[in-house]
Amino acid sequence: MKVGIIMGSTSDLPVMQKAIDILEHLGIATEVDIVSAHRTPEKLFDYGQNAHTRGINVIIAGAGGAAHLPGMVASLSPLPVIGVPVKSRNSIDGWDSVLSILQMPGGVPVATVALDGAQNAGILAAQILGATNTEIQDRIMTYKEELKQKVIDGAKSLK
Ligand SMILES: Nc1c(C(=O)O)ncn1[C@@H]1O[C@H](COP(=O)(O)O)[C@@H](O)[C@H]1O
Repeated sequence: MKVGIIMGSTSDLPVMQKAIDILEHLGIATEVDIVSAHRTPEKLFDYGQNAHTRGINVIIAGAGGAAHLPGMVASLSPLPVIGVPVKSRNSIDGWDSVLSILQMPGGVPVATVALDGAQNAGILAAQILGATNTEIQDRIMTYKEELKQKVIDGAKSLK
């Protein structure tokens, strides 16, 4: 089982690294690449049409500004696509990225996470894989326990 992580530019990597890190923490293999609907359209078509034939089960696509990448990949691929709106340098407070990923036309869904929400995109991808894999599901339960423990420990430190 593998998660494909793509982004429109290397400048998105500091944000998208959070998806890579959490999936590594959960023991899930990733394949990371730079693909741009605008700048490398042929590569986008190849990626969208073939990712599922290479053992990829879920795609996480991050992009900023006029973020067409997640939607275009979703239009070409039978795999679930999770979109990460990236607040890139020239963005209009990130709203441009959010709306261009969120507001997909009917029939072509992209599961959109929060602005720069790459960590949640990684967790959601793991949960999709976990729906049919109890080993991955167990790791997600452990992760949730870790989250709970951090809150409990934080509250104890106030006393
Ligand atoms: N939104 C897209 C797409 C696309 O959607 O195909 N390709 C690049 N980009 C975005 O342009 C921003 C600026 O890119 P540069 O930093 O390379 O100028 C990045 O956030 C990238 O995701």
